[in-house]
Amino acid sequence: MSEKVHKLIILRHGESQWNHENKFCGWIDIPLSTKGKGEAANAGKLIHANNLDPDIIYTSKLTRSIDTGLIILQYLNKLWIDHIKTWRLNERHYGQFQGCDKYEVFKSMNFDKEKFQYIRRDYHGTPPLIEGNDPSIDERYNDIPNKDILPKGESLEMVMKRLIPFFLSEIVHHQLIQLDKTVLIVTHGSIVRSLIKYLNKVSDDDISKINVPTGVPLVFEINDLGELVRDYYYLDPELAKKGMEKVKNEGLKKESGGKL
Ligand SMILES: O=C(O)[C@@H](CO)OP(=O)(O)O
Repeated sequence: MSEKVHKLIILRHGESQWNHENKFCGWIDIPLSTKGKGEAANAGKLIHANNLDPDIIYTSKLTRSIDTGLIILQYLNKLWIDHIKTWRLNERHYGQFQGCDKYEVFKSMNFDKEKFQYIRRDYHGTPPLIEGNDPSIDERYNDIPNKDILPKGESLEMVMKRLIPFFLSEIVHHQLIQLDKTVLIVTHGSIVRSLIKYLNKVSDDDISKINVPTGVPLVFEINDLGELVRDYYYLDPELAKKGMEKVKNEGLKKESGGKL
């Protein structure tokens, strides 16, 4: 008997205004840029062209992920499907770097590329934590009784601790396997990296080389045991490759990005 294959479609939101301006974003709620909205529509087109048909959508609590999801659903004519928003799919909290220009941070590290990329991409790299009041924690998190569980700055390792148990029980075992739903997750770069690391068993060292483009859906095919049955794939590999290169080099040059 052939094994059942469950499809999980996942993508990083379209370009945000601060991706465009080259600033660390994290949990700050920055909207999509004009280009980002176009990328979201293109993601809808790719999902449709590949005959993928999501039954439920998960996004983070941040507008850039929610908006990307809604643009995709609008394209698919499926705005009516269930939509779950959770902080567990939020971007990595960038601590005191949130709102800072990436090049200025690089400069403050005396242009030490290794140090800068360590914070951005190493599994253990942690930004300086926020001390005291965190302006990125607002009323959208009021439903969380114990605010102490919310981060003040995270490494990828910390992101995986708050993400993977939720991902496995709620998304993989409940939605994909038990209910046999096709799930669409619209989220952020560090969350996509975490899921690639977990499902593809990428080592702590190798994950630093993986960058995620904005707005290009990738697909995980998963069996009833929650394991990958084939390597994950981007729906537009060429576009993904270009996007990865761009993300990898962010902050290393002074960009001319600015208001749209
Ligand atoms: O600013 C951020 O929150 C992230 C993603 O946009 O940046 P980086 O890719 O440098 O980790």
